[in-house]
Amino acid sequence: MKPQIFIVGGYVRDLLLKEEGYDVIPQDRDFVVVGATPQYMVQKGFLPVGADFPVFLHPKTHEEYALARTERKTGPGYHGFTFHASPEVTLEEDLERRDLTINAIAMDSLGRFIDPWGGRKDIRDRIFRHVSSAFREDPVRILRLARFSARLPDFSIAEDTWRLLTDMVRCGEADALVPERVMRELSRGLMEQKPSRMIRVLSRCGALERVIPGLECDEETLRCLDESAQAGAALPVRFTVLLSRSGQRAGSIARGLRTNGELQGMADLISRCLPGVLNPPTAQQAVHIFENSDFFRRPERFRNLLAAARFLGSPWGDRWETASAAAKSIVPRSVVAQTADPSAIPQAIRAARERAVETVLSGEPQ
Ligand SMILES: Nc1ccn([C@@H]2O[C@H](COP(=O)(O)OP(=O)(O)OP(=O)(O)O)[C@@H](O)[C@H]2O)c(=O)n1
Ligand SMILES: [Mg+2]
Repeated sequence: MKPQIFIVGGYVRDLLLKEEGYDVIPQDRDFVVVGATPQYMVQKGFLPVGADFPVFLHPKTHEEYALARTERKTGPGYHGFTFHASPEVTLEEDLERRDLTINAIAMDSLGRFIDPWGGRKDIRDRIFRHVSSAFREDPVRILRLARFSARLPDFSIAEDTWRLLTDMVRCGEADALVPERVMRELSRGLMEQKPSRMIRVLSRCGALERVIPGLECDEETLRCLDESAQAGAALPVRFTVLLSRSGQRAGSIARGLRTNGELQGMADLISRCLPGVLNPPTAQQAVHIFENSDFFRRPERFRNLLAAARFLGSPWGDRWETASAAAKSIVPRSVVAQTADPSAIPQAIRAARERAVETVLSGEPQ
């Protein structure tokens, strides 16, 4: 029989969500090919990619085409994967090994849906439900489900799926997650509409303390986090709000997650500078914080910190803004020109900045 091609996964899900009135734009298309061999794909000009799975890139569109496969886990965590791809694997079998029913709907070239696991009904009923016990085979799915919860806050998680999640965590599956994957899903979840939901889902199934050990996060923090999302804040700001209660531990939490330099920089500022920024500025302390956050060379970090402080409810944002503009108005070169002793230069620049901040702050209403 001639091989058949279907669109599966996120694209089909988002298409159906759009029909339900959700404000989503279907993005990347993932294709599954049934009844083909790797040789057939290569013959047709597809480029083989991925050492682990039989995945190919379309010669022109570069979209991903995967051969229908079933997966079996042979060991704990990540590495014990074997897959079985052959022309005999059916579409239904391929859909069965997928994570959620809403992600296990296929669409053929005529736009007809193949939905053996009731994904469309679950979209209508707004339910996240695992397809089969194969969900267990990939712990990343715990994070994905938490992320989808942040993206679709009016969906709820099926009882059976809760039980499965909790059991997976109890069996140590969440411990097998590598920091890079945690961070990838966490960053995506933080950028969704209601990031608090991601944290709540992880917390309720017991995964949170396994994947972000040391995180202190109360109701108030979660509320502020959602506010930052509503306002469209950037990732470093949302990340700072999330870690804001973790104080001294924020830096090591970020290191544990192997974050990029920008997020690590924010996490390091939490213990050093956030408490200061949550209070009204004084000239001396303000300049100290500007220096400490490298504000004069790279203003974004301080800006992000200040934005986070506002979402955390600080009423002092405008005063900090004024203070930072005043400190920035000092031109180091002109201070240098007026200072005879080179070793006195840093102190002279600092003093000039403090005077400038003092002046604007004393002119402002308290
Ligand atoms: N850990 C995973 C990753 C993916 N999939 C399946 O592979 C599809 C495509 O995966 P991917 O593109 O990573 O995610 P999407 O669901 O498409 O969602 P998004 O692209 O929005 O992340 C998913 O829909 C799902 O059917 C899965 O079952 N388990
Ligand atoms: Mg996708």
